[in-house]
Amino acid sequence: MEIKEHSISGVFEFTPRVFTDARGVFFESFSGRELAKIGITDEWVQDNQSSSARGVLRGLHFQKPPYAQAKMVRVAAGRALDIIVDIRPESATYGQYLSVELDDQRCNVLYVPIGFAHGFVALEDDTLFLYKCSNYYHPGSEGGLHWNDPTLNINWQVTDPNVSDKDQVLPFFADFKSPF
Ligand SMILES: Cc1cn([C@H]2C[C@H](O)[C@@H](COP(=O)(O)OP(=O)(O)O[C@H]3O[C@@H](C)C(=O)[C@@H](O)[C@H]3O)O2)c(=O)[nH]c1=O
Repeated sequence: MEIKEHSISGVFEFTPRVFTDARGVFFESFSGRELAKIGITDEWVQDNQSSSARGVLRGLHFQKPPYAQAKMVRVAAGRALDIIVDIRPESATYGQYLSVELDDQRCNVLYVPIGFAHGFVALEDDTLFLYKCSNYYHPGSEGGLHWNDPTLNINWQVTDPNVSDKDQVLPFFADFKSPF
């Protein structure tokens, strides 16, 4: 498993060794041992799965403390552009975003620590997005940022994405007070 630390502190990308043989493909999609080697010891309590058509954009979401979630995100089928925004007020990269393409060929996994808003856009039809969360869903603690925020200025690489009504009314960064 290859482990890469990204330019925003605490963010890691894992690329597993993918074994292909006459039957198909095998890889380890999660290894607590590999995470522990770099000091990641979150307890993963919930797995989520969504399927999206090309151009569907979900985000930017987070849960507020004490229900905040770290996430391990990956794509099991298709391709997605994953976006995370650093909303840790004490961070040197507060307000900056990182984009990472996730796909079903490299099978790469992004570790998103607590203190980030998270979203993605599906780059192919039937993109199957899987993620582990370190805390349970708590609807009353949901927070978010507008995907098309002028300050964040995110390059989503897709024109006219398909965004839910709920996500279209998320707040803008200029009016945002981080709960972290
Ligand atoms: C997130 C979530 C939603 N739901 C329900 C609520 C709602 O009726 C339905 C769809 O929810 P949403 O529209 O919020 O789904 P979605 O927009 O896919 O939300 C997800 O977006 C990505 C970017 C994330 O990072 C996730 O943490 C999560 O916020 O599923 C759960 O039951 N459990 C959950 O953990």
